[in-house]
Amino acid sequence: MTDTVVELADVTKKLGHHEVLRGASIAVKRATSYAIVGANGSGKSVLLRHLCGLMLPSGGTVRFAPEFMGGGRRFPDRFGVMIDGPAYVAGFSAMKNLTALAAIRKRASKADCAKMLEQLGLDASSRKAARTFSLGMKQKLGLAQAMIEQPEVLILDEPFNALDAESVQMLTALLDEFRAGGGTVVFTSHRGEDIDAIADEVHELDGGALTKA
Ligand SMILES: Nc1ncnc2c1ncn2[C@@H]1O[C@H](COP(=O)(O)OP(=O)(O)OP(=O)(O)O)[C@@H](O)[C@H]1O
Repeated sequence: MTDTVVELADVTKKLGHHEVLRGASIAVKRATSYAIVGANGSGKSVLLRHLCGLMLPSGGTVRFAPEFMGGGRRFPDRFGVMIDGPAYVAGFSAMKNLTALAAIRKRASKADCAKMLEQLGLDASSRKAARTFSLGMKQKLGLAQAMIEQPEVLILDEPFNALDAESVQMLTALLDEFRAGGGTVVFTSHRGEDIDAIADEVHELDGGALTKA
């Protein structure tokens, strides 16, 4: 698995009576960006959950490169994840949300948190509660949470959602820089221009299986 970060082989996933994934295979390589496309409800978020260990397959295999596992881990280390929109503490400010998260593993300082927020266009000194944020601001907070610990792999569900044109450019540049530095990105999008801007490979999910476009 030398340059492979995570590999799904013939994965099936049954949720209720519905077989959402049916023979899905993909080898995600280092320093590469992947767009996962497909119709609403085709299973993109479910696929992303398998790619970061948040869901286990009903059949087939999911293998992570050994350096991300070990130490009795159930989830791979060094993955930054945002799936199904941002999740945050509604009563906390952006800074308090990010510092509370960073305090768990102590991989990022307060200064890192402030820098990350400013980089994404959020005011680190604002005391405004996240519940009052616009959709775009909430999205930026979710992205900051995914990126704050300097992960090696980013798993992002619709990262460009709710972002204005300037913010789309900012995120595109950020993700390009991340990949140029050896990072791996797997993201979903319904917007052709975002896919063209950052995807090295496009994989389409249809009928529960992936086809490289
Ligand atoms: N926890 C769950 N339990 C039961 N069914 C689920 C669960 N999670 C997802 N599903 C079902 O799996 C299917 C795929 O959902 P998923 O959210 O992965 O689609 P998607 O491709 O990301 O859609 P969209 O483009 O609308 O975001 C849907 O039919 C959904 O109802």
